[in-house]
Amino acid sequence: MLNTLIVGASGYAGAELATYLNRHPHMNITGLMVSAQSADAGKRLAELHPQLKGIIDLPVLPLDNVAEAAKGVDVVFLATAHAVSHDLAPQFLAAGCVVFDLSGAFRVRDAAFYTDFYGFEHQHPEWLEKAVYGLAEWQAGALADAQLIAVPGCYPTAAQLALKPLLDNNLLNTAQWPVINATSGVSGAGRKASLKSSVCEVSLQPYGIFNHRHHPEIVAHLGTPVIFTPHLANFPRGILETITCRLNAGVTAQDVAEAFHNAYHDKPLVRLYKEGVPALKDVVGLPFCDIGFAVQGEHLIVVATEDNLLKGASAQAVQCMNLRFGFPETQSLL
Ligand SMILES: NC(=O)C1=CN([C@@H]2O[C@H](COP(=O)(O)OP(=O)(O)OC[C@H]3O[C@@H](n4cnc5c(N)ncnc54)[C@H](OP(=O)(O)O)[C@@H]3O)[C@@H](O)[C@H]2O)C=CC1
Ligand SMILES: CC(=O)N[C@@H](CCC(=O)OP(=O)(O)O)C(=O)O
Repeated sequence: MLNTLIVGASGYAGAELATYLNRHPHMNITGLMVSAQSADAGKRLAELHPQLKGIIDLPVLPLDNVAEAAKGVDVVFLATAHAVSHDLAPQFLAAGCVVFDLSGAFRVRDAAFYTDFYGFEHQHPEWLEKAVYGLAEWQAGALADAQLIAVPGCYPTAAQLALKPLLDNNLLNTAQWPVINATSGVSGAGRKASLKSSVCEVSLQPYGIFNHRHHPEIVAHLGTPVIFTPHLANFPRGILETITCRLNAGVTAQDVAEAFHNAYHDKPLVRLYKEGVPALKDVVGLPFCDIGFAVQGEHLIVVATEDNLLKGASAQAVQCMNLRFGFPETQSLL
């Protein structure tokens, strides 16, 4: 059994992590942590997330001493804001824990990226260098001996799963940058109440045009320029990305299907559509990324869907943990 701590356990991603890890046969949850000043400290997780009543009977505790909290702990999941993870991860790593960070604090090996897009100066270049980017389907080898795993962003997960097989097989004419139009439900903004993410206030609107922090994350890891436009919609959870690309001359729908098949036929958490494209409702609450496509001449449209809190966050973190420790890839996820 591995002793595990979830930090940020009362948040949306943290509660999903708790659900998965609570039913994992090799994991023992030793603590559910919130900030030292949290108004929720001492409350039972099931009080905050009533769907967990009768399933998890643990309180959330204030994290006031990291060294103390890390004692006897093998694995830490950080479901905390970027700046919080940036400060906490090195402390848990120094205590010998394996850390899965769901934030963006260690995703891109470029310190300037953090000043430009996250509003803080990165203080831990050595960990930025060592962190393994946990796009699980593509990183099984590197995950095996990683101590710090940077779990990809929600939008970048779907975008990269959709585009990587096409780019790796040289099917795209990259002179026309892939155009990623992505729509997310409001849980993407976290649990803290805010007018900006209230379902009554939100209708459907693009945001972060040309400057969302997930744009450079996608470009850094795909190695090709893209246009990325996120949209916020008034449903609770899920992300749908419609990605428009240009194929190289002579590339057929069959070539596209083969590239996806070869990449994912043995990857249980990516589901490919042989016909048609996926809808959000078929993936919400599940740990999959679903991918479908259509071709007309040299034009390709790929549609990728996922639950932002699951394959876009907690499920991918647990999938990475399973790969890291040699457990079945979908253990506790399906
Ligand atoms: N929501 C999503 O769709 C996705 C989220 N992520 C990332 O996952 C992380 C968590 O996101 P999400 O669950 O939405 O966020 P929430 O806002 O829902 O939850 C944040 C959690 O962190 C706790 N917290 C805040 N400050 C501290 C601190 N200093 N020490 C310990 N705990 C603290 C909060 O509790 P309290 O304030 O009471 O202390 C709460 O439990 C973020 O980095 C986010 O970017 C990644 C992919 C998708
Ligand atoms: C709808 C919404 O607000 N989504 C968030 C992204 C989700 C998230 O938490 O970002 P990471 O994946 O980088 O951790 C945003 O646009 O900032």
